[in-house]
Amino acid sequence: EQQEEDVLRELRLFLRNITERLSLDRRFKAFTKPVDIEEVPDYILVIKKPMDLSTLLTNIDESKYVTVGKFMSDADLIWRNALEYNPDSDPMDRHIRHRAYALKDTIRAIIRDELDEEFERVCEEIRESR
Ligand SMILES: CC(=O)c1csc(NC(=O)C2C[NH2+]C2)n1
Repeated sequence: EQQEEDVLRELRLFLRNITERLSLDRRFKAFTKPVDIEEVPDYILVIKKPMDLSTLLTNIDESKYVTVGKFMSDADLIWRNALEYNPDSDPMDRHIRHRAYALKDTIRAIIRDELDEEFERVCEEIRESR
């Protein structure tokens, strides 16, 4: 009912705010757009489910996330994919892995500091009721 739509609207605002802040952080430039298949043709051979910050934003706008947990699963794909695609010891791989770990830690710190656990519980109730 209307109260549920109010909660889901507040969730979208919360998730959009986080995603936009991450997109503005220069450390995460490589994660802002889908990897270009022309430039990196082997990427989708290695990475089964590509994800990036602009796709997260589109998913939010399309009401794909009813809980913060579902958003976190896709957000975690961004840095997990980067670790998987860049495993080597060469400096470029190490560089992008450091940024992947920085993204992981930044997402978790924001959620820990800014997500009200009661709000997430209400979102879980809505998910279970659907
Ligand atoms: C988004 C992402 O994970 C990404 C974009 S380019 C890249 N890696 C390289 O360009 C080479 C360094 N060793 C492969 N990783």
